[in-house]
Amino acid sequence: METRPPVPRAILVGIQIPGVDDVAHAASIEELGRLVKTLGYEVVGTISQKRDEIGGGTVLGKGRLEELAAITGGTGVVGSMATPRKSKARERFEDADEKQPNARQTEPDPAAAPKPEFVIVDHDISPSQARNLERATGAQVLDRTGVIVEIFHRHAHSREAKLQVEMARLKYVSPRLRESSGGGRQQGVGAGESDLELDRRKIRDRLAELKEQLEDIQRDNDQRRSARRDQLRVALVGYTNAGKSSLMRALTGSEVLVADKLFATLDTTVRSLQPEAKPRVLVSDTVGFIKKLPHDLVASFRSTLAEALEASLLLFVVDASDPTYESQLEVSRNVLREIGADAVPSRLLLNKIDRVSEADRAALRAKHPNAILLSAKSPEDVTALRETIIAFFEAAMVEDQLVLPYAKQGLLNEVYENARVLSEDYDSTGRIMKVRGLPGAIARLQRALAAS
Ligand SMILES: Nc1nc2c(ncn2[C@@H]2O[C@H](COP(=O)(O)OP(=O)(O)OP(=O)(O)O)[C@@H](O)[C@H]2O)c(=O)[nH]1
Ligand SMILES: [Mg+2]
Repeated sequence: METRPPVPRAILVGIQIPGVDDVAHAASIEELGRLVKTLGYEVVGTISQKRDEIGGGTVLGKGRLEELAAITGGTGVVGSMATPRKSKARERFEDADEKQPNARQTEPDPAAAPKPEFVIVDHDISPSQARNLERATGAQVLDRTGVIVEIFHRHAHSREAKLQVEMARLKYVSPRLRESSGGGRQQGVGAGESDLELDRRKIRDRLAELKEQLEDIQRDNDQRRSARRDQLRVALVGYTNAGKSSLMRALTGSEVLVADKLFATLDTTVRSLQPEAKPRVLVSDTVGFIKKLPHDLVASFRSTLAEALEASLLLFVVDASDPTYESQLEVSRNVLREIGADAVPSRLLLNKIDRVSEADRAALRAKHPNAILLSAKSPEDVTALRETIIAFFEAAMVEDQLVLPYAKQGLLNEVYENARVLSEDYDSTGRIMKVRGLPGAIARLQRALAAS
């Protein structure tokens, strides 16, 4: 008995517009292929075409569309009034109760030759372009945003990430609901709501509910963050698959997930640097960036990354062995700018250097003189990085004296957590401590000691 559902096959479609060179175009398609594989689909081919814009009713020109339809078994023309097969992906998106995101049942199709059931477009396309493509190809059509939203949906673990992703998903689905139900106004539906209006109202209500729940969580998070405000914090940020979680593991000895797939990490994790520094340094691992990131997901990054935004130092991780690392760097910079993190001091980490030839390393050094070249897999490199982090904080620290009255010994722990105690003395007023720490942390301790 066959119990495993067959792996869905997908064909990729990419348009190369003026200004995008061959290398960038090929890299974008390759990345889409990896995204699609992360969803569990098999990529069986690519149709790519040079065009002036990603426009037109069907994205592709007539000839290429026919070529695509020949592969998928469609008619190649949009004109047919036959209702397209409803997209499984779309059904999943519409399935608001979130039952089984991973279950993937492909229709039993016994007689069929293995034709790709999915057409996946490497750009954001309008709902009507998707519908036209579905009509012409007979396949289910997803665009880049749809793929990314779906991956986020499957990988979200924390309650906050789940709520954010559900929001992004509903916003993605809502306009497509309208179009897929025949487009525009529902004529002749007398009094009362049509199914479509009902669905859209449900979505609106659900969005309002999600927004409220998220605000609650974010208020809690803000409180927790403000309690950590003056701690020594670094955040690993950068393009997806650059090696952030690998560095997190190496720096903190934690067991965060490392995987050779895109968007392995969706939640921010915070752990302390190991062996522990004094005062303790907290390291955050964060969600990765990707090009053409859907806008609603950028918004959700903003809150997931709020943690990182409060770091004193961003470790900006790049996969230096990737031929398109420059554009990955640019995408990451843009997202950071968009979420307001560009003001935080940062160090560029050119990671996976073990995969880079000596000649290319020299070129990287010349191009990025301030960057740190390293491999997350090299213990020496990780030790050196740890020292760089500690040196960064040391440079910002100041020395001061705290007087801890005998009546306030309860604050001792707080002193030890937020500063390094250099020496201790006692006199009639209390415990006198020479300490070293960040100016903000010391000022806060002084205030706590002065308060009655
Ligand atoms: N050769 C080599 N591989 C590395 C290095 N750093 C990470 N990798 C590999 O790159 C892949 C991605 O690593 P992760 O640490 O999961 O990357 P990430 O930046 O956390 O990725 P996302 O969470 O998906 O954004 C894994 O297969 C790692 O083993 C390195 O320095 N050298
Ligand atoms: Mg990760």
